[in-house]
Amino acid sequence: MTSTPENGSEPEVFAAPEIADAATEIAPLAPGISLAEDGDRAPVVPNPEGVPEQYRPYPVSFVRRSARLTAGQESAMSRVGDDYLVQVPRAHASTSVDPRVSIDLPTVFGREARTIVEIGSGMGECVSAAALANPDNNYLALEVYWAGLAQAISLADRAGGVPNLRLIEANAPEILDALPAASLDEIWVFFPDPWHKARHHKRRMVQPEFADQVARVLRPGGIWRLATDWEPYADHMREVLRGRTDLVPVIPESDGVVERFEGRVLTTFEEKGRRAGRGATDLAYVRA
Ligand SMILES: C[S@@+](CC[C@H](N)C(=O)[O-])C[C@H]1O[C@@H](n2cnc3c(N)ncnc32)[C@H](O)[C@@H]1O
Repeated sequence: MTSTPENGSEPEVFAAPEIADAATEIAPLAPGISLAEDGDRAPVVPNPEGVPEQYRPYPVSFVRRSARLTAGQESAMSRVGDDYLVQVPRAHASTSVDPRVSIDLPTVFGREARTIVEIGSGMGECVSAAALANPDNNYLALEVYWAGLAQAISLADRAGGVPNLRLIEANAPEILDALPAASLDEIWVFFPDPWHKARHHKRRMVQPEFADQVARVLRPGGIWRLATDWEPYADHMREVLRGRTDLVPVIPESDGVVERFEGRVLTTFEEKGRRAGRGATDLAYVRA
């Protein structure tokens, strides 16, 4: 048996050549994806199971959940998954991005248009509804939860196809680093995992370094929208952003707080919070 990240077994010394070749095959890069140097490509690994996330020297904002798909998700993924999923070369972990990657969005979408990125799109309810309602915009969803990506694809498929939607299975900050500066019109971060315990706060996605990454990829006038139903996380987000001169509240003197964004549909996640008595805080900042 040939060694794979899934089975973790020792490589077989006398593996049949065609099996060894298949295991080390380097997939061609998807349109719009390029690497800084040619020649020395990392293999593209679409979705290997069981690859630990501990390769990164910093805490990540997620723990990987089961990738078990429903029959409907499985079917949508196998029939039309390739229309939506953008494969990127990995570094180590299955959700990592080779640091040499750069992403050309007009090529990925096949057109120039206002581009909105949703980070942590969950089951894809919000981004697929927005893409359907606004066919003139491009929407890119970044998510590490495979079943969530599959559900987004299933929703798009059931809607008859959503050509202005793309998804990437990856740790979102690594994708931001692969995008050109000033290439996005909006970034959405709705209900990021709150990491309640103080010792886990370092895993919260919204941190000063993440705000730097957002500021780099938003065009001047671009908007960063956030929402959370965990009041201490809303406070934390405002603290991270307070006093920045590159990302300023959309409503001056508001400390970031805005009315509910009308483009943010009620997701199952938010609904569950509502039933538990939690209301959402919406924040919005503009790239100066
Ligand atoms: C609490 S859920 C909210 C989902 C969705 N935004 C909603 O409102 O229903 C947070 C999502 O963020 C995803 N997530 C967390 N950290 C991430 C990261 N670094 N990159 C990509 N997705 C991430 C999780 O997998 C999860 O699906």
